[in-house]
Amino acid sequence: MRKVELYRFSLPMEAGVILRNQRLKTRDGLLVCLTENGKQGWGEISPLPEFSEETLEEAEASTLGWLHSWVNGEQAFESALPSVAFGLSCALGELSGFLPQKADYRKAPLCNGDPDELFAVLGAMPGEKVAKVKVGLYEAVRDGMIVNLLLEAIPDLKLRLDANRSWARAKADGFAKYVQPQFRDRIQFLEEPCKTRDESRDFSRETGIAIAWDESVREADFVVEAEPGVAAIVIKPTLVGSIQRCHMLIEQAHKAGMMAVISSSIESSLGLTQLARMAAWLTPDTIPGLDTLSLMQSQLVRPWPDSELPVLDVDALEVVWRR
Ligand SMILES: O=C(O)CCC(=O)c1ccccc1C(=O)O
Ligand SMILES: [Mg+2]
Repeated sequence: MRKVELYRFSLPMEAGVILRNQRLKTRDGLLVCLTENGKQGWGEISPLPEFSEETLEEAEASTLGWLHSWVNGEQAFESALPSVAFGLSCALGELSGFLPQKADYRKAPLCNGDPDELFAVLGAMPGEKVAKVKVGLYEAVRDGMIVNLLLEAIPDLKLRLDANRSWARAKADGFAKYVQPQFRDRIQFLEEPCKTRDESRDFSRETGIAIAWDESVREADFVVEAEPGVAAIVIKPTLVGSIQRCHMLIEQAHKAGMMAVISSSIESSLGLTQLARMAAWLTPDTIPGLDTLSLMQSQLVRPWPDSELPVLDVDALEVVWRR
């Protein structure tokens, strides 16, 4: 006997979380719970505004279609919508046990501009020290200075930088010029420095700074291949698709000698803990990019260890469909 429950959630965000062109006031999405043979599997489906191609309404319609088939015991197809494919694969992964319990709760702390905040966090970080700094939001000179400051102050620190395709080549070169040459190999990678892949490749070739693909991974013509200067691919499962699809990309990256970094699309604590489990399983040697819980004012159903945010219980959620 199969049972399904579909819930809708809306979690308040911290003030001032901006995604590309809009302020994100609440993080909205769906939780699905599948039951079979006394076992349960949960999944989160939360398309990210400005990043996902699908809307929440479209995701809900696709999810309902899938749930109808599944609960009637029919062969369940994989949704073409990445957020739906991801959430449903998590629920199935918990039901069948293919998504292991063991999680990697390490996260590369995110720095949005104030290096002082980062010092405290990094001081307390055990083991490998890796942080992620968003660049390209202010002047390239300032970005370069922050990178120098952090790498100089913390000798065992490595940095991941993310420019989100914001620089023209000249601006990117401006940034590189300010980073002291002896620090460049402690930049693990710089995500998508330039507007096009070719410009980013040229940037890496000329500056010796390693780069990573993030936005590119989601483009139709993307193939994982070893290239000089490309150190990593970033995988955001809510934007990429099912666990199986993510697994395939990660294997291709590892075969090509690249890192694969499982990263957040600002999922709730429920989705984030599942990403931490995927990371422990599929990328055990790489710290995942999951430092986004503190952008929210509340957790959802399952807590992240050591987070002090209140946890919203499933009973408080609106039921969309139950069978
Ligand atoms: O990758 C991380 O460490 C955190 C996640 C992150 O930066 C992010 C989260 C949501 C949307 C876009 C991005 C991004 O990589 O720019
Ligand atoms: Mg990025």
